[in-house]
Amino acid sequence: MTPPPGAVPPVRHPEAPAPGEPLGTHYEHCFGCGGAQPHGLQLSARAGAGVTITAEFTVREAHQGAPGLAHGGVLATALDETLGSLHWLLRVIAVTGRLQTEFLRPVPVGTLLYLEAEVTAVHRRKIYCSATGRLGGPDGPVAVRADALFIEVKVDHFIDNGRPEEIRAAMADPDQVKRARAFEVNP
Ligand SMILES: CCCCCCCC(=O)SCCNC(=O)CCNC(=O)[C@H](O)C(C)(C)COP(=O)(O)OP(=O)(O)OC[C@H]1O[C@@H](n2cnc3c(N)ncnc32)[C@H](O)[C@@H]1OP(=O)(O)O
Repeated sequence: MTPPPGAVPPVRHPEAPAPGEPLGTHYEHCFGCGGAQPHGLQLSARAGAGVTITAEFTVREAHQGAPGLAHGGVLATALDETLGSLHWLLRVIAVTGRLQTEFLRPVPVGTLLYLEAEVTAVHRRKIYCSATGRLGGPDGPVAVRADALFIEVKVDHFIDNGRPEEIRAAMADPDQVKRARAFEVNP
């Protein structure tokens, strides 16, 4: 998870969404951010300054692991989704190669988890990034954090590996923007 010698700082793409701009869902069936997933996280992310993102997700009953508490895997999903959204700012397609999570405090149902993520370094196709999730808002205590390594891929990664039904449906979407977003950022 430590960037190797020769890694460089990330460069924000000149056409990246402006700081404060909501990113919207990249794919409506995404478990992390899609509106068509009733039990999904429905996480909403916004572009930040530089190569940073903020996001919010409210823990619901469907997300429990222990009574009244969020499942750790759901919290890891929230971190993964927020980290994945960073690639909108680099304008590259990338998938999670490694995700190392730390769970510091339990997260009760009903909690708003406020997430912040940043790309720290880039080395060839490898993108190093980290994220934190705070209870209640930007000033709340840190409950979860993650370091991650994303690997840049071509769009063929999804087209070649995704189940044909969903690939066909996404490609047939009459909304050109939705069609592009389904593939240009990882589902
Ligand atoms: C807005 C969007 C939000 C979305 C959030 C959700 C994001 C996700 O969850 S994506 C889904 C989960 N991830 C996946 O399914 C990925 C599955 N893995 C794969 O497809 C492949 O292993 C893949 C593409 C990551 C790498 O394969 P490949 O393209 O052959 O890479 P390869 O040539 O071996 O490696 C490239 C470099 O990355 C490194 N690397 C690759 N995988 C890893 C890994 N897991 N850990 C560490 N390093 C790795 C290699 O060492 C190599 O480094 P170097 O350039 O220094 O030699």
